[in-house]
Amino acid sequence: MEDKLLEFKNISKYYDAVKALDEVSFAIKEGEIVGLIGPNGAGKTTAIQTMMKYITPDSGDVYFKGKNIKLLSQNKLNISYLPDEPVYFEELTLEEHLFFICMLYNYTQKEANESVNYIIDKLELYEHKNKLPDKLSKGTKQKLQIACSLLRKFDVLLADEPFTALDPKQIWVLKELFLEQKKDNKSILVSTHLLDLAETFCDRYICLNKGEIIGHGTKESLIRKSNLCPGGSHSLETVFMQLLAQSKEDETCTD
Ligand SMILES: Nc1ncnc2c1ncn2[C@@H]1O[C@H](COP(=O)(O)OP(=O)(O)OP(=O)(O)O)[C@@H](O)[C@H]1O
Repeated sequence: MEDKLLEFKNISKYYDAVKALDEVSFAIKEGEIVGLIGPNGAGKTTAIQTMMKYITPDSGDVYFKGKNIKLLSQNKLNISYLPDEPVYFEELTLEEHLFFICMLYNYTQKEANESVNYIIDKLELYEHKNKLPDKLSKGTKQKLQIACSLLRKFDVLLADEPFTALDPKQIWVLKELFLEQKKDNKSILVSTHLLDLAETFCDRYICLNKGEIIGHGTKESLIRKSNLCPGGSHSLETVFMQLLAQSKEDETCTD
């Protein structure tokens, strides 16, 4: 059994002189939730879109279940994508979007009804189900994206800033939905700036800064990598800030 479900191997991507990713390698295993964390411009979206084959790296390869994704068509990649910007069909209502996804993924009518009703109920979308996207608030558009990404049948969900625009209750609901997926042995890579939240549901973290990995692993292993006291009760935010500071010191030393 291939332990690594999705593997990112020595990926580099430059936009002219801008280094978006530099020899980045990491893997995601079955049934884990991995937090992709880093400041603005760290390379998180570039990494996610490379896994989706939307961006072609300058060098390196991505493997899905041991196969190079270059050799796999989109429909063989059981990867769902929750983009940071809403994407929708202007002429379909919210509910029509959801049934459309069910049709694409060959749900039976019964499965489709149950799944759509479940997600509408969870995300409190009932009063909006007959609206067109341009009549939805920013947060409700985001919930539509979330619902679509969860209805797709996937092994890995790549979620780019999924909590942005959600109210506190819905942030909690989305976290619960992610944990339900994990119980079904699905994997999730979630990019977020909400570190207090991430540490309540992520198993591991990949910390990026300026296109480079500055730490990866569980919070405990990040604490070991940072020079913080191992026994102390450090928040993920403290640990991440320490790793960032160390990476800046390293940069200064090599200048
Ligand atoms: N299409 C593009 N053309 C030029 N530069 C780009 C392009 N897309 C991204 N970049 C640059 O690549 C770097 C990584 O960007 P990316 O969007 O991957 O970061 P991010 O970690 O997702 O940031 P944020 O948290 O702000 O969303 C940044 O310096 C960004 O300015």
